[in-house]
Amino acid sequence: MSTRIAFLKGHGTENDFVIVPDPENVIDLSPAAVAALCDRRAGIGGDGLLHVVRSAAHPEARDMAAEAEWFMDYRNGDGSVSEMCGNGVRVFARYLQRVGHVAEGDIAVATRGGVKTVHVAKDGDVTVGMGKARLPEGDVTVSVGERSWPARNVNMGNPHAVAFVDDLALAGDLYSPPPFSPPAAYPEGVNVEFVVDRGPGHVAMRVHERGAGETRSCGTGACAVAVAAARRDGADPAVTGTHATYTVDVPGGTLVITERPDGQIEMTGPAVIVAEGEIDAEWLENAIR
Ligand SMILES: N[C@@H](CCC[C@H](N)C(=O)O)C(=O)O
Repeated sequence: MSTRIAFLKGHGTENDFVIVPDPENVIDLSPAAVAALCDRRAGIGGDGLLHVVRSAAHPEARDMAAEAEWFMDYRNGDGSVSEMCGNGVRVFARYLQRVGHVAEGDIAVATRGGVKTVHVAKDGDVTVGMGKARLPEGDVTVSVGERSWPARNVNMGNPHAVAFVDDLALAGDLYSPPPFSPPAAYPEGVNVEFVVDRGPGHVAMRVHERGAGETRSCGTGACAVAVAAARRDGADPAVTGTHATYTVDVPGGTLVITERPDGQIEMTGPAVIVAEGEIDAEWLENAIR
């Protein structure tokens, strides 16, 4: 009988992830293996993969081990690496709490974007402290077909271009990454959010995620949208001295984002584990040949 690799499947506002627990970092998760696992027809299926590793066992996280026992080694569905995943880190914390690796309450999770604190209870929504946004200077444009829009460059650990549009349908089918300019704005590629207003402090978005395509949600994207909307609305907390809260509707649900006057951002939303099982290691080996 061939070796089995444990996995779980989870999602946050329908941004879905294959979860691979590997505390001692012994599983060879090459980009091809990640892409095979995330394949929705021939594999398990997911927008991305959460590789669950002890920080002390991962070269990229050893420095954070004193602060955070667990490292979210995040991979996009195409196998590429990303610095951060806002929905992923909430699902990651849900997993740790569910299997008893951590108690309910505030959990520190190491990510490539630094240590994040996630508040997780037995049931209900999960809140993550996302840290501060960076707003690189310079004009950015994104396009779909013949149409272009100015976009706000917002970095949430990973890169985002946020474009306010009149209608979310204008983003088209989003089968391919929306072109952007200037190329130097995003040397590593970008996640692109298209946003419409729904009311005061309330917006809706669609997203094309780098390394995954159009997804039903993006947590870092929703934070980038809230930050861009607050600047556009004259509600920058650093200027007003008060919190700015935005409800962000995504195709897969709703996220609530609050930015404080000190720039710290919190995101709240659901995080659900839906299944667990075993991967046939022989299938995986064949799939990546
Ligand atoms: N879905 C994520 C973001 C995942 C990474 C992104 N595709 C990138 O390449 O930066 C989220 O919830 O933040």
